[in-house]
Parts: sequence; structure tokens; C-alpha cells
Amino acid sequence: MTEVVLKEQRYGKDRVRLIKVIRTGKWHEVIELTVRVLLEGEFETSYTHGDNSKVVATDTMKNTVYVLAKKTVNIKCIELFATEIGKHFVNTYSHVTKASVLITKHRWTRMLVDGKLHDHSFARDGEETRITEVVVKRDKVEIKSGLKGLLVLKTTGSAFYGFHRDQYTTLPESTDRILSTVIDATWTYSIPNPSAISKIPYCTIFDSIRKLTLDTFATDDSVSVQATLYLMAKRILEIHKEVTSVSYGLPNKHCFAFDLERFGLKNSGADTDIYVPFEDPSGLITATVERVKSKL
Ligand SMILES: O=c1[nH]c(=O)c2[nH]c(=O)[nH]c2[nH]1
Repeated sequence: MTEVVLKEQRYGKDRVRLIKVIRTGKWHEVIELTVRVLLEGEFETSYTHGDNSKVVATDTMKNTVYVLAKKTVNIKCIELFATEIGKHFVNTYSHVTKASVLITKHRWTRMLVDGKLHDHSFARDGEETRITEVVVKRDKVEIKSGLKGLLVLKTTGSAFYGFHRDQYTTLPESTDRILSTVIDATWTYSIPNPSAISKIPYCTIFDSIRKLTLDTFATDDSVSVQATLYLMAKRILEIHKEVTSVSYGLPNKHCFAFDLERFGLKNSGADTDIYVPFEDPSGLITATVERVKSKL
């Protein structure tokens, strides 16, 4: 007989979608969120013995998210709303030891109509989202935030040369290329004590990190995605003391010159202006950067 053991377990509700409309007279705001709640705790016997007595139904979790969304004053700050949800589960159920809450906030941009911001109409500009993942345990809260799916492209100011070459290398060196990526960035917050949670200006930091990322992408004379990634993270850590580490995932969405020599047209070197953008495969450059720990 093979003996097995339950090594780890967690469960919950994924992709709980909600829209909250905040009305101030005719002026409306719209917040669209997708929420995932995962619980850990004394649920082992539900897996090993079919004992559901301690199982908080995932349907209950979904309902709880809507109830808390109705009651909260923090819906605009996903870090605080996720913390509220996580605390609810850990405080309500004594057998829950850890709640992980992932919130994705979708972007709705207010419409400009006849040059004026419209009071109740919005448009989605691209797939970019803002995220947070909050882990609530009995004695501590961890908060990670980020942005996902920010598609960018620059037409110069990017090179890639001097890389290792061997018998399988065909890529020519480039001193001037298109650089395009879909930015995924996440960063962790330092939470020295529970009262720090509500004091961190999450939205201001988000806006600043997004701007630093875009500004660095645009202005860096990039020698590789790796070097540009590192510079982005370094700048964030220099400016934001509340942030302890920064991670990026940057696919290198290749754009190569189309061979037009076959048609008697120059399309190489300084004459290149027709490119083929490739969806797949892409490079994928990832790294996490943190401050050097003080030896004092
Ligand atoms: O910035 C880059 N980094 C790489 O590691 C790489 N590899 C590659 O083929 N092109 C690029 N570009």
C-alpha cells in the first residue's frame, strides 16, 4: 500500500467580479474589481476524510466579498480593501490561519465630451490593471502591489550587442532597434507594525512607480532589457523607502526588419522602417531587486 500525506492545502473563490458606483450627485465614479480569496487553516480532514464541517463554502466567501464591498469606505484603495477582507476571514473563523486576497483593479478612464470630463461615462484604454496581494495571518499582514499588462514601445534608444555568440547564434548585433514590452511590476511594502498599514500612501506610490517605470523606459539609452529593468527598480528603491523590493517581468516583444531586399528595396541599417512585430516567441526578462541590508 502506498502511504501518502497531505503536504499543503488552500482553497477559496477566484474571479469574483464586482463594480461599485460611487455617486456624488450627478458626478459618478466607477470601481471595477476582480477578487480572489484563498484560505489556509485546519481544513485537512476535508481532503483526507471527506469532513466538511469546518469548510467555509467558497460561495460564502463570494457573498462576503460583496457584503464588504457594500460596507467599506476603502474600495478605492485596493490594498486597504484587501486587508479588510483578509482580516474578516482570519478574525471570524478561528480555524483560519491565513487569508490571501488578490485584487485586480480594472482601468476605467473618464470620457472627455466636448472638452469636458463627463460625469458618468468611462472608457477602457488597454488591458493594463493595478493589483494587490495581501496576506493576513494572525500576527502579521504582508502587502504586495503592482501593475500588469502595460504595453509600451519605443522606436529608438535601444540596442543589444556584445552578447555571447556560439554555433547556434544567428541574431545580428543591433545598435538601434525597436523595444516593446508588456510591463508587469510588483513591489512589496514594509509593514513594521499593524498601525503602519493604514498610513502608507498606496495610491501615490502606485502613480509614482508607474511614472518612474515609464520615464525610465522612455529615456534610458537601453543596452538590454535586463539593464533597463535594473535601472527602473533601482530608481524606485531610491525614492520609496516604504518599498522593500521590486520585481519586473518584461517580455521582449521582438520587432524585426522585414526582408525587402528581395523586392529591390532597402530595409536595413539606417533605411529600416518596415518591421514585423512577433507575438511569439518573446524573450522574458525577470528580476527582483532589493536594498542591500545595512551591516550596522
Ligand atoms: O535586451 C535583450 N536581452 C536579451 O537577453 C536578448 N536576447 C535576444 O535575443 N534579444 C535580447 N534583448
